[in-house]
Amino acid sequence: TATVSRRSGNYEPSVWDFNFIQSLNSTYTGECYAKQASELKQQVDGMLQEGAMEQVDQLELIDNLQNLGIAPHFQDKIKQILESIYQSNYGATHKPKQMKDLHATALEFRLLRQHGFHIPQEIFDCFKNEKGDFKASLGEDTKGLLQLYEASFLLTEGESSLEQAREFTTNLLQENLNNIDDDNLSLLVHRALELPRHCMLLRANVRWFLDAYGRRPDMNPTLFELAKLDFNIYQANVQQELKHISSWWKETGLAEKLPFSRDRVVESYFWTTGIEPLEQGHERLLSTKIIMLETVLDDIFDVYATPEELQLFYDVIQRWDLESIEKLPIYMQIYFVALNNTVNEIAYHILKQQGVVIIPHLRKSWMDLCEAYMKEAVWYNNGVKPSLKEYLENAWISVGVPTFLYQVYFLVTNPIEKEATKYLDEYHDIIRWSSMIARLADDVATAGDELERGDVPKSVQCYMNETSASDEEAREAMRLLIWEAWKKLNKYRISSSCPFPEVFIQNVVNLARVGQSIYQYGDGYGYQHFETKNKDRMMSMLFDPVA
Ligand SMILES: CC1(C)[C@@H]2CC[C@@]1(C)[C@@H](OP(=O)([O-])OP(=O)([O-])[O-])C2
Ligand SMILES: [Mg+2]
Ligand SMILES: [Mg+2]
Ligand SMILES: [Mg+2]
Repeated sequence: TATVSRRSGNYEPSVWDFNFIQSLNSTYTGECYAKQASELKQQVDGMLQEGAMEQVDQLELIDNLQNLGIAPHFQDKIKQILESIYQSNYGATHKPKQMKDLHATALEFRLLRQHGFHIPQEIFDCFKNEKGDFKASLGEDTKGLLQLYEASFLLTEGESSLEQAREFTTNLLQENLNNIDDDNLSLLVHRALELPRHCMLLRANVRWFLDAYGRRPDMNPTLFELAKLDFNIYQANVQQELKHISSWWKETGLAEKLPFSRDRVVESYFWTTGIEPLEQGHERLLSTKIIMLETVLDDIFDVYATPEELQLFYDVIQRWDLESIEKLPIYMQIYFVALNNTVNEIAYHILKQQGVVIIPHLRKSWMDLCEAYMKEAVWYNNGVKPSLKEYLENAWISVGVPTFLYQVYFLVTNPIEKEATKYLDEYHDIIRWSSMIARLADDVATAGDELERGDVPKSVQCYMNETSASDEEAREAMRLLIWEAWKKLNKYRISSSCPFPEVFIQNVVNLARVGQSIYQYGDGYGYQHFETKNKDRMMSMLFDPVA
């Protein structure tokens, strides 16, 4: 047969191979550390009890617990405290309190909204002058400006005052960036301007916050000890999970049989580090398998398969026809059986746990993904340049996040609510906007390499084709679209009209944060060798214990 010309993604073998992962070990799996941690938790629990604390001190403590990654241990207390603050400041019997301190007001606004309380943007009006602009004098209060900046990213559509706050604080913080005398504050401002707290994946930043917290003069030693210990115990657990995933991956033989695809165990696992609750390790393993199978499928469609092979493959998958796979090339046969195995494994896990059969749902989520992948492949093979609108309508699905979140719903929701599956099947807006954020972040980071090797025009290129924008201007335009998508996503955080349980909503919002985090420093997924910042963060998050 004539040799078929195939593209290549030039993906290098992983820097963290099977032997490296299997060799990981941490002393923090020991019982003594768990015991030490529970003693420290008791003490921190006591700190949350004290009614004597000023509201702002309670909020600061909650903010620190969250940033240090240990808030999940105190979930109920935190909810109680926020509930009582909400009631006393916004409830039916609230006493109108003219709180003048910007830092405290913005911190309260952000934490309450983040936990689903709808706090009106008007609480910031007292910081504006008669013309309705934020007072210039706020420029001296960098600490307050930073909090207002962070709070402004919880805005929803139409909240122009928060939009105004975001522009006001971004400009002032950028201007003052190099003359903030407090080193810790300066570090926090630099970090926040890179990616606001609301949009970053907490787990990927705990290590950074730990180091920053340890340098603070007002650092609480008990909190710091617990946070460091908890981080190391979390890391020890992560390493066990990585070993399981790495063994499964080796056993599938997909990296060996389909060597053109990305072999990225650690990065795929990173996509699932936003999955909560933390204890659901088995669900995180199953979720990582979904990401790894999506990656191989993406490379089959984007890089390796010929149009003829794709047509055969697409037909088999749309019918999920295991009887007719012989007509596929062997690499597709191997992939499809591996995919079917994982679909059945996930379905079996839910059947055992809840007595519900979800195989048709899971298959549908993969069929939808192949539909979106096929559309891009047809565009590419026919030299079609879609409009930005046409491209994005398909690309929020082809980024693989709806297929992923669809299955995460079943993995984290118990009991599964029957009527919710209807909203899942339609990919409810909350899934759409989270996926859109991941897609836009992915394109800004990966489109350059993809276009070089040959791929469908991505959002950046579609925008350039439609306007006279430069590459950089197009990327900036995509970043603005990300903020627009966040406004839509934020709305569901504080509205009761969302038909999903809180635990799933939290996972959906976290996935958008994963998307922004993994692509924060370029393509943190495909090209490990060049994106050292990403690699360093993975190492400090997953492999290097904190002293
Ligand atoms: C898990 C994923 C989000 C999905 C499969 C691998 C990804 C990291 C991403 O990879 P990419 O090749 O950039 O996707 P696309 O641009 O071809 O859609 C798409
Ligand atoms: Mg791709
Ligand atoms: Mg693709
Ligand atoms: Mg991409």
